[in-house]
Amino acid sequence: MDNRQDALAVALDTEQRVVSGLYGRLDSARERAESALRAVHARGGGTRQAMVEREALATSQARRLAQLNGVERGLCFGRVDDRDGRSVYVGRIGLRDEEGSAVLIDWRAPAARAFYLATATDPGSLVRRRHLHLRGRTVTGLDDEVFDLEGMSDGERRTLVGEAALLAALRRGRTGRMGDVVATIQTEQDRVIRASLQGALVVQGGPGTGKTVAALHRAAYLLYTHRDTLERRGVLVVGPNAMFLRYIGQVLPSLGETQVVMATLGELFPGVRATAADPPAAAVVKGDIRMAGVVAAAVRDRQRVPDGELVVELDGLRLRVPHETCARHRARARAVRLTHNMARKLYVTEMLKELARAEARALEEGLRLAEMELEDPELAGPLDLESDLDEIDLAVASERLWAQPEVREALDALWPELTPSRLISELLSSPEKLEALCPPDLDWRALVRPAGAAWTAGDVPLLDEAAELLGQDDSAARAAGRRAEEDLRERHLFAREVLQTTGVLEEGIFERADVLAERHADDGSELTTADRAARDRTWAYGHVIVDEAQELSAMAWRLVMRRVAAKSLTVVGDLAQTGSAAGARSWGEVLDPYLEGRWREERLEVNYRTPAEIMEVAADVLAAIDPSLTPPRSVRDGGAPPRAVRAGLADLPELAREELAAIGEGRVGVVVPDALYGRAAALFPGQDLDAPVTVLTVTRAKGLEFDAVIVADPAAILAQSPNGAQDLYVAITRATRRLTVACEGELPPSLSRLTT
Ligand SMILES: Nc1ncnc2c1ncn2[C@@H]1O[C@H](COP(=O)(O)OP(=O)(O)OP(=O)(O)O)[C@@H](O)[C@H]1O
Repeated sequence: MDNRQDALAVALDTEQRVVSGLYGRLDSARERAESALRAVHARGGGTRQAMVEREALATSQARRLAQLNGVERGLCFGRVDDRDGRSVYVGRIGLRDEEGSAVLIDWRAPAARAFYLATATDPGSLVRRRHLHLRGRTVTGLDDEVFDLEGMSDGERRTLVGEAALLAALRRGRTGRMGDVVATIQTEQDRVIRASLQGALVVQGGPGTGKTVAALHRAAYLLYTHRDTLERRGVLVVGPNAMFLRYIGQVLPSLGETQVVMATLGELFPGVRATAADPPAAAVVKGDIRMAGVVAAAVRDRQRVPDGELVVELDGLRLRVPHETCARHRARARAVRLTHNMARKLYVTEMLKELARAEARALEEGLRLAEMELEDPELAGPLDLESDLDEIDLAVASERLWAQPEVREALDALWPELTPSRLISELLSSPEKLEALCPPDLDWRALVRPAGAAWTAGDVPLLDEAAELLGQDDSAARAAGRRAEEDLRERHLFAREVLQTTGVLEEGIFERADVLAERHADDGSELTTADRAARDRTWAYGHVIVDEAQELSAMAWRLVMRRVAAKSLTVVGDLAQTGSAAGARSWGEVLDPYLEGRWREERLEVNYRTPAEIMEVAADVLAAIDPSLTPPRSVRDGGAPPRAVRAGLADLPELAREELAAIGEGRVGVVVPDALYGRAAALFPGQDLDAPVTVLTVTRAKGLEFDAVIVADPAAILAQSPNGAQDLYVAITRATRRLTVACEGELPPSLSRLTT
């Protein structure tokens, strides 16, 4: 063994001892959490309230355990040494020794920042940054970046080995799930991750520049740094499709965060699951900001005045309310500016009084007729039942009338109680309504669909808009809310006591008593902030992250903005990858209506995914979209040259086999035009993200990556939508190592760099 290997073995040995010590601390923290959990369970008996509290605390403890278990892999990944000879270890969470001194610094803590910020030209006070590679709990390798060689001893210099940690991370085969990059966050990404919670941050960057990983690490960072605010209000991550959410689903748990709501736009209206897709023409119209006006008009359209007088036949009586009276009550109910369903209460109350008066008039009329028939002098004399009615009579009569189905039916026809789904589905299935309510230059025909059609993601902003305007009669809920507040105060005291007696509070681990106390519903089922937020349409999150944000329509932005408290959001996307015809062309265009220029932009310009050879092809496609756009710079090169092959649908399985053999370990993605998807997927049974081969449309491939990508029939991808060129750009930038374009005919001009 030469000197150098000797020194390395010593260094490995030293780090192993440190790392073993850290895992020892992790084990102790777990044991403490487990025993706290047992203590909670042991607090038997008590009232129902006490049981509910126990349940809440037990779930919180279980969550703490899940956090501790989530950080098992790669617990510690870095170390920095400064000029004063101090070393700090950086890891997924912070740990202390028995004396309370920090032995591992959480990567999100200010003290860890130097690990990410130091560069060769600006090392700050650091002399060395070291990456530790672990397999299980064993240190298997070290990578050093030395900023001040002079400041190191000879022995230390001899341990400077290994390839750059970043490249090592990038060379790994894809697993079908996104991994975290906490060990190798780059300086430009660190700026994004640690940006202030306040305001709106746009992260614009080309494919593979780490926008998604940076956004997810930002979620973890913000939760760590602003736990008080965010634990209560929650963080929402909006992704483009369910496949994407599954793909990124592991990142936050691996960083110890389990409390983030992840949803597609189609899932943001509780109670509705949008499963269908809109044709591009319908997507464009539904996403048009003028649809807000159409929905408002559709609501007003349901507040009617009868053509003539209102006539209700009741027990042989004809109750008549004049047209003008109906019009006056509608105008009054509209003037109060309440939501439709709340204003309905007012309208119905007034109209019931009118019907009571009408009933009195009808009775009077009947009596007068009877009198004439009987010619009974006893009954003679002036009768004025209507003006004899006082407020109490009116109230009693109103109540009686409201119980009559004929009355309800008549008033429902004039001002019905509406749900958002009823309003929108009736609107979209009625060409007459659409034509009447849409502005003349909005292509309403694109919207028409059969009644009962499945919901699409484009419907969700319309439903949300409708819910805002319709509102709910929430008086009962508000009374319950006042009772719940009282309850909460009591629970708060109880929770604090429980936290203190179990010692959790001292450990300062996670919960605050008030957060814990708030955490369950009155029905006794324990709900986390994430659970409560996900089921409440009006929930305002503490922070919202929108990934692939270029895909959101103007209407979708209205919905997102309603979900963000104080407009604290991170918008992540690439305008060159906009696939939806209703998507964004500029960030200002979509954000300024809400933020009036109060947003800032960070650009990510280094591509960590796609090798330079493939990016050269992508650059041609990008130039065809807009010659002024420049693709991101690839960190890697030297990959297999991208190729084109003459191949049709039937050849795809063979091609996929070739690619699998070429990459060894890893995944192959086959990206096909929408029209080919069904037939192509049938050629690869059982394919999913974790399968060796996955077949996808471009929409589903958004944000994902594969070791090898086969793009089938590029001409059809170009032709399938007005944004076909953007789709092709997305498709060919999914590869981390190999790209094959399969086509039977001519290659599109933008791919002419490829040779067949
Ligand atoms: N600092 C880093 N260290 C290691 N890997 C990284 C780093 N930054 C990004 N990567 C890797 O680069 C790949 C691309 O990252 P990501 O998917 O976040 O890019 P993106 O900008 O969202 O791309 P797209 O616009 O195509 O969706 C991922 O595999 C990610 O893990």
